[in-house]
Amino acid sequence: MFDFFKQEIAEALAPLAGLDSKVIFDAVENAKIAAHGDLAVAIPRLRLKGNPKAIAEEWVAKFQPTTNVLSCSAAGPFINFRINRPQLAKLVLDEVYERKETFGTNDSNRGKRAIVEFSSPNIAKPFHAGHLRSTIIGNFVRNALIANGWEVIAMNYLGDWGKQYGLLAVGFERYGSDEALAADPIHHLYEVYVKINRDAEEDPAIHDQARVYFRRMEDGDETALALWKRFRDMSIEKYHATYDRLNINFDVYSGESQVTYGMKQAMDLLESHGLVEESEGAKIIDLEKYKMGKAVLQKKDGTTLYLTRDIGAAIERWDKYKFDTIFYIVASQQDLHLQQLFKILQLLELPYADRFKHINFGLVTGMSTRKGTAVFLQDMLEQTKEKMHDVMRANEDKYAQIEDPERVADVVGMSAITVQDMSAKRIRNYDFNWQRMFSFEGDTGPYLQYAHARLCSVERNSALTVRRDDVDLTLLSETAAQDLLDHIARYPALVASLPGQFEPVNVVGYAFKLSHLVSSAYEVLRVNGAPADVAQARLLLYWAARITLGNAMRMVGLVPLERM
Ligand SMILES: NC(=[NH2+])NCCC[C@H](N)C(=O)O
Repeated sequence: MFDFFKQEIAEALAPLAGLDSKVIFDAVENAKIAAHGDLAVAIPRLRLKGNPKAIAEEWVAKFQPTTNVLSCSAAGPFINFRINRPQLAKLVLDEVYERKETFGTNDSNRGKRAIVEFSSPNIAKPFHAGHLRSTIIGNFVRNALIANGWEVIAMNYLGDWGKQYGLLAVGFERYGSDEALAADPIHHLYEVYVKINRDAEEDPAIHDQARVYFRRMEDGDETALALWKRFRDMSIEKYHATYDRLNINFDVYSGESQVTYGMKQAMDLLESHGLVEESEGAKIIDLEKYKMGKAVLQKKDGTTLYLTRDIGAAIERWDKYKFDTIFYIVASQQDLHLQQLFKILQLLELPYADRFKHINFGLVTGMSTRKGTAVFLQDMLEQTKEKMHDVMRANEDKYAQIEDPERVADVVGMSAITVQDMSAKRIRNYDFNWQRMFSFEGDTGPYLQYAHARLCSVERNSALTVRRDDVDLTLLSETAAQDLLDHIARYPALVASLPGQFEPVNVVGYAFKLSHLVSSAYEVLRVNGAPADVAQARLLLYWAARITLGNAMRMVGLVPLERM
């Protein structure tokens, strides 16, 4: 949005500097102190000969004002510029008015395709905090890419294969119940899994049975596979419901079990590149040279491993989707695993090997429930909703006005979890804190929802309707209005900056700042009671803030509420 003004500044300075306007354009930044100007150029950034301070003064003396860049002044090695504020207001508000829900997005990556692999829980094991983070962050990565014009395939890569499924089958013969499975597959399978693991500690022969069972699965034995397939299908169905609740959906449910020819192809390639070594009957790859240790590719009974399946999956994904980039949203505990995977793809000289990216994140601590250590997503969402519902009930008057309190509690609860997760850089560990997460004060999910709902109420409570035609934007002259406009104007640049770092905290931080600016504006910029033309201009400004806040919230996966 500021580009328009930057361009004029660049063109005005180019002849004075004897530089290409492009070089100057890149050096224009936001002025550090608002009282000094709107935009600024730091002369040292241009790397010219001579004294920056003298240059600044010389150029200021020669500068010819334009319709959009009104004046400038030198401050040490800086030149500060004043821009035509009503013109900025017009550009911003026209754009928001025209684009609404798409305001901020761009199509600069049109034609590029990405796969975002995220969530990826393991069937029959708890969906733990790591999976929750992968789900929330992965959904954001997907949205950020789409907002920059990418075509995105959202993929869930289920942990649905491996010796532990042999163990689970053996356990099911002892402890399984079809009824319990149908009623609640995720809890029941976990229960069976825990029991059989306990048994196996006493009786190691169970592990042999499990190995034999898994061997049968790998050999394609129909009976062995039928049971496993039931577990898988029922679990996916349950996951579906939970993801719906989180407002997340996947284009593809793949999984370790779905990898087929890619593994054989990978093993052949590894062999022909001389990368495979024998070690006590197993096949391994030595990556010590790269400080990545040694990795097992095939066990001595011939069965595959997590890593082997990932190599095979990578090859098959390429064959099927021909992506420009693939993002793996996986906890930093698996940094080594992904380094090994990506290194192996390079060593195989696959021409697409540089298209693989790992987006990692830190641990969550303190997230155990009353029942024990394992936290199931479903349970956690229930608990969150109940707690949120309690908080809401505390305010009886307000509570009475909410149409569907259950749903609102659920949505606000999700926002609480999401925002807590995104309150610091991805890589940071954080402590799961129920208290802080639900607070309406401070930078929390409920606060953002409240800010959005309040903006909606400004529109509801005004007798006017939002319009753009014949609105006098010069009436938005107060500092509070200008600060708000500036911040709205920065949203498109924020969106454009997301790919690369993929830090959701940048969007959440933006949304908080926007909410704070709106809240300061309420104190000085009233709509009701102001003269009609002023009220109309302010209403448009609040409306634009509401659209932008909603867009930022959706970017991080929140569902903006109109009332709460
Ligand atoms: N391609 C991958 N390895 N993705 C990550 C899968 C995560 C794995 N299912 C786990 O829970 O640990």
